[in-house]
Amino acid sequence: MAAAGTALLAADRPAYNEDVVRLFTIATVFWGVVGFLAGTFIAFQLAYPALNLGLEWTTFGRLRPLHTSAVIFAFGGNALLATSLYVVQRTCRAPLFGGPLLANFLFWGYQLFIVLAASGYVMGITEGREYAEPEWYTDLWLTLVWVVYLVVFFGTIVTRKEPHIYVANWFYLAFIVTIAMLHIVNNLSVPVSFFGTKSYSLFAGVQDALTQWWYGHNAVGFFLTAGFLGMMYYFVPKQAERPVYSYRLSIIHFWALIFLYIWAGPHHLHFTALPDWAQVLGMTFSVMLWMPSWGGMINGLMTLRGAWDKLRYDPVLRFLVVSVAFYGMSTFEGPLMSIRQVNALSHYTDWTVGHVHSGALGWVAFVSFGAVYYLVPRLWKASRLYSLKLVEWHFWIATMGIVLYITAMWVSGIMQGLMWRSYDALGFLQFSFIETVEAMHPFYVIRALGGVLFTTGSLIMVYNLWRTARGDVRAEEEMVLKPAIVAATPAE
Ligand code: HEM
Ligand code: HEM
Ligand SMILES: [Cu+2]
Repeated sequence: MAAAGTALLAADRPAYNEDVVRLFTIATVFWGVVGFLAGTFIAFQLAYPALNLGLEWTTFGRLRPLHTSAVIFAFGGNALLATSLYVVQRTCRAPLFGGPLLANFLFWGYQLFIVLAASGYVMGITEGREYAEPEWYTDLWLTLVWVVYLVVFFGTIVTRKEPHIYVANWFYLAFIVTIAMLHIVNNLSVPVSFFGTKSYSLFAGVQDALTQWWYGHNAVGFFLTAGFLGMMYYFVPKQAERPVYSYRLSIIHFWALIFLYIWAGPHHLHFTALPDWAQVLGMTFSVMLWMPSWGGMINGLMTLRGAWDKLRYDPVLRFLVVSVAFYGMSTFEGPLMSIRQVNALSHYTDWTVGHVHSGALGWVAFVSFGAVYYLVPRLWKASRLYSLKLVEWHFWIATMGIVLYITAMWVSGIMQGLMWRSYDALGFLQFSFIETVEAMHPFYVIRALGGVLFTTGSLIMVYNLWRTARGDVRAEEEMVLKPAIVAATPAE
């Protein structure tokens, strides 16, 4: 059946635009390495403050947003663009709407946005809104680029040859539309002058705080979650060669996720000037969010039923499956941390940073690595990846890096929280702030080493992908001869 189906499809396959997908894939890998290097560097800065180098451009305060934007928008964003544009063409059996012109504008426009944002941070140009630091002129440019993205993506869906809209496209579309809305509202601001870079937010006080965390939380929900779930729904079934476990579940958890996420932002503002009822609302929706999140995890993991044996010899599938497991873990931890009594301990501590990176490294980065390993041999028409052994090395080194990172942050975060709230017999605070900072030092060193491992893994990936694109194949009999691997080499 598979052979006949493939032959039929090949006969009337439209001229897909793979050039732009190739460009976005290269950008994903490039910015990934930049972002991981920046993360590792700022991790060392926290352990060894001398690394601030005494220069304003290299202080932690300027390099931190460089890291977060590089990994979220440059690495994650390019990964979402690459995969969404690949997936929408295949599942709609239609070439990209707007042709190569719009697609190329999208690519270069997005890279320009990244460069404008990053260069601004280093020079100290910032709105100071977390995950939305770029100033007004960069925001306007991104708005234009994003509208083009929506036109290209939605236009392709409208002109599809396939009657059904595959569920991955629903997730990608929710990501594109919601990010547009969040970006515009959160960045409403008044520039101080036409030719200056400075602007002031349209909101003030607690309204501004709520707007920022409505944005920040839903950037997690729609950028780092919905978009990557779209990725999961295409690449996990493809690599496992199994249909999605439950299509019905995918639709139900899609709508539940979309509806619930948007209300949960106030969990970032527990114990602040935000009214109590709003905090409790945020907490309640966060706890409910556990269910649709796990709906997605279960659907991803159960797609492997009957194919679990493939995990033994397919390291690419292992990246994808472990990413889904991390997704499950961080979406269990999140609702837990959103409970006010738990948040009273975790808020402002490294526990939050650990939570962030179990989602960011374990879920976002791993599912992207899986997708990139799937895409590169197909996009560069190689018979297979250069080396599965190297994928295996990447997998284990990166996994060790994540484990070091998040366990160090759990210990450090909970210790920090407990030290802040311990009183002596006379009712005085037992520790000064600087004592808590000193106590965190060993864990900062461990976290930085975790970063070194994670980055090393990504460099192994770069080498492997580069050799793959050149068409090289490493002799690895043991792994190549396994039937499932042969079947997983590109047929299209
Ligand atoms: C080599 C890997 C990485 C290392 C060593 C690293 C390190 C760091 C460090 C040291 C911070 C600052 C923490 C603080 O202020 O106390 C940070 C923040 C952050 N990183 Fe990473 N990072 C890495 C990868 C990533 C990736 C892949 C993502 C996202 C896809 C990511 C997303 C973030 C976010 C969102 C924050 C802000 C967290 C918060 O405000 O709570 N990081 N990272
Ligand atoms: C059901 C899902 C989730 C819930 C309910 C949730 C909840 C939370 C809570 C309560 C905090 C701490 C807020 C604070 O004390 O300041 C937090 C922080 C954070 N979470 Fe999650 N989380 C979820 C999933 C995820 C996932 C999957 C990711 C990443 C891919 C993620 C990324 C982040 C980031 C970046 C922050 C730090 C924001 C900041 O302070 O800069 N979360 N989350
Ligand atoms: Cu949140």
